[in-house]
Amino acid sequence: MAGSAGNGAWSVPCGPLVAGARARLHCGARLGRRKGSSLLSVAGPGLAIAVAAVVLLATSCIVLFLRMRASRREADRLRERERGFRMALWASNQRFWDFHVPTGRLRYLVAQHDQRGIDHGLGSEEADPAAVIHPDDLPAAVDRMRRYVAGETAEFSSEHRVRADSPSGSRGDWVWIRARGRTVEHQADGAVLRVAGTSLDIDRNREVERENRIASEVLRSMSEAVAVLDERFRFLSVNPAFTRITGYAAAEVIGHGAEMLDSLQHEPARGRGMRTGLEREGRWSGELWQRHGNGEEFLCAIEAATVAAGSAPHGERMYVVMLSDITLQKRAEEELRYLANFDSLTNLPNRSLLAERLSRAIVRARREGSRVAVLFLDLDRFKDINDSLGHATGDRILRAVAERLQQAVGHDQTVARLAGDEFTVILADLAAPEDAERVAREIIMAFEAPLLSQEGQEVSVSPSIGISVYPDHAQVPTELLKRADAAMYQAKAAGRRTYMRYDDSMEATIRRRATLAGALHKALDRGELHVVYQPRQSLATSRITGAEALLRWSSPEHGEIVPAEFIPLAEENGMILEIGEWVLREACLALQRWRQHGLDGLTISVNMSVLQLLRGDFAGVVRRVLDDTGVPPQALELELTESVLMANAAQTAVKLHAFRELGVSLAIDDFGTGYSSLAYLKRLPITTIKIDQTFIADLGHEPEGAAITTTVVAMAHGLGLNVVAEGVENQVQADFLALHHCDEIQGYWVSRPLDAVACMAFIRNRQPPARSAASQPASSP
Ligand SMILES: Nc1nc2c(ncn2[C@@H]2O[C@@H]3COP(=O)(O)O[C@H]4[C@@H](O)[C@H](n5cnc6c(=O)[nH]c(N)nc65)O[C@@H]4COP(=O)(O)O[C@H]3[C@H]2O)c(=O)[nH]1
Repeated sequence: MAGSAGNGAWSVPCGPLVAGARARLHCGARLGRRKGSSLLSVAGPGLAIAVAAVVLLATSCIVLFLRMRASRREADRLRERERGFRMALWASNQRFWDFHVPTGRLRYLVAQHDQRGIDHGLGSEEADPAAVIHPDDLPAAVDRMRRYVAGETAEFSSEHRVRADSPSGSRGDWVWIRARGRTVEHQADGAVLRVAGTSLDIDRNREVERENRIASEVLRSMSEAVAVLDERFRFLSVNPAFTRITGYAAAEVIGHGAEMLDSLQHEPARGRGMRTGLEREGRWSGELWQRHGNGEEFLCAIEAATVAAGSAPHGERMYVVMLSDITLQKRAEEELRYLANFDSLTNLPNRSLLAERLSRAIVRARREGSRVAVLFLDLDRFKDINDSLGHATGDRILRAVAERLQQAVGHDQTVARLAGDEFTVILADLAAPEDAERVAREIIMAFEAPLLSQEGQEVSVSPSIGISVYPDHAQVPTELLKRADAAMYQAKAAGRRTYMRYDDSMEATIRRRATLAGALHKALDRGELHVVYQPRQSLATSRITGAEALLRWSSPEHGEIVPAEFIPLAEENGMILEIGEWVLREACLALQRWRQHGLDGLTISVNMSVLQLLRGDFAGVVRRVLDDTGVPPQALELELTESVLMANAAQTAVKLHAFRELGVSLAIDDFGTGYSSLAYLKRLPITTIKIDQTFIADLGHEPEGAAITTTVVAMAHGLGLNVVAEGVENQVQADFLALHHCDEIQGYWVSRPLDAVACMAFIRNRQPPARSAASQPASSP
């Protein structure tokens, strides 16, 4: 065991050397004596004695001289050897030690210097291993020596800490050494007497080794792939993450060129860009697609740097490349970008991307002096479709609408979905505003063919379109959108399935809508609402069969407001539920009063909004109102617009059956404007069909109106349904309807809507009928 701390003398290696020199000197002396005895044998006794004495003296002097010279030379040689030995020890940074097994003493061989620094050769110093070896390392070191002495190991070898040369030295109190040794002397019984060897200060090495170990541990545990490349971009080494990320084991890549990972997605020049960057700048970073061992491509963020030539083992240039797989991260980023910019239902741009594209189109139009049109589309009655068919079908329809819209305007124009059933089209680089109207017409035509929903059900939707144009109507995207929206509302008010170009008067309309929506909230409490009744007449008997309850709003601030204006507002804000119940109760109370005045056999019809049908328990409300007012259920008819009832027969039928079970009749209002077929109606518990007044208005002018009317009457009768014609305004229409066996008529020709008292008077006046209906004009206009 050894250390660098001790000072002391060492005798083991010099002994044999000194002994050898002495042996040679003795041998020289013996030779001299043999030469002297041959001279004495040839001289006389006196002379001979004198000569002999002289010779002896001379010989002695020579011998002495020779001895001294030999001894001096031997000493020089020894000094030289010792110096060489010391030099060798110094050069190898090793210390020599000698361990005496029986005593457990340790001796060090060290260079000796006096106070003036003069070198006095090698010396030895004895030490107690327990005093020089670090207490933590001592047991292991002792054990290693024990195992060596016992013959369990071929060599003694140990790494441990020993006291440093200088306790106050900057390297601290302890230094790491690596000691190696072998047996140099055995005892008589063959047991090991002495073990000697060298110790090497590895404190610095150990630090470097530790750093290397940490560095390689860091490399091993890194989640990024790290590869070291040689000057020709061939792999020298890779870490485990490299294998994980690229799918290549170290053995598969080492010695191969880095281009084996090059993706087919990039031009070769892109890969070369990294190399050029590295060669020129010493570092490169960027993103590259790489090819995985399994052939799949993955996106990598790459950081590469040149290792300074001095740091490389043989002075050649090397590169360290760090790759992280960012495919998922990129995908997530793209998804986020997609979510931020696109509508996930239709895959169309959303409001934010629309605003961005519109801004860009405006900037370009300003530069080029062209126009940009914004088409704001809203699907007619889509809310009803959605509510009646269910949201899943509604979503499918919206997807189909998106596709058809994009097809109609072409893929080079932006079609966006803003919300619900609101779509927007940007028509960039327009030469004239009329071009926008042409596109709007094409869109409306494109929706003439029904959309096919997934269940194979045909559903028709139509858009109402508002148009605004830059720079004619507004300069900025938000204003353009607002104005196109205003124009769209006007298109709806104008009867739907049409388009309108913005004009300044529309602003006033929008403001009025907002004002009315606010006022409507208070209208019921303030008693501004009232119900009027429009009588219905049988064509066969001319009797008044009943009346339809129609809501009116007389606002002190806004005057008379027609239902077409405020009912949609009430539906939008949900007030229709409260208002509808109030109308129902008013109508039933009116009918009950008429009945109390002897007018029997009458039916009162009340309009029911889709919200009332689908939300809450309207059947329960109806039952309560009937109970409260005493009106028999068969005297009540609920009218639903055709769009409410369309398509999803099963869902709607369940709801409607609840009313039929109460004994209440159900009528389809505005029949012919919607999407249903008569055959489909078979599935619904309907009792009456009301032909829309637009077809009645056509009677006498348009053959289409007559054809539709007669067909509807015939088919409805085939289904056992009662048919009422709405909006009958003249005798021609009444005659036509009578001729074609329509059951009842309603319209100005019979009577305008009247208040409850006037209506009762009207009915009483008309009962019992005196003449045939076809020749009886309306008594009140
Ligand atoms: N040109 C013309 N029009 C005629 C003629 N005869 C009647 N009308 C009008 O036609 C509409 C018939 O009502 P509707 O189809 O149920 O259509 C109604 C109905 O859908 C809705 N509505 C009215 N009151 C209520 C209500 O209490 N609840 C709900 N949910 N909707 C209502 O408002 C719509 C419009 O109602 P009104 O403005 O009262 O308009 C009424 C009526 O005044 C005629 O000979 N010629």
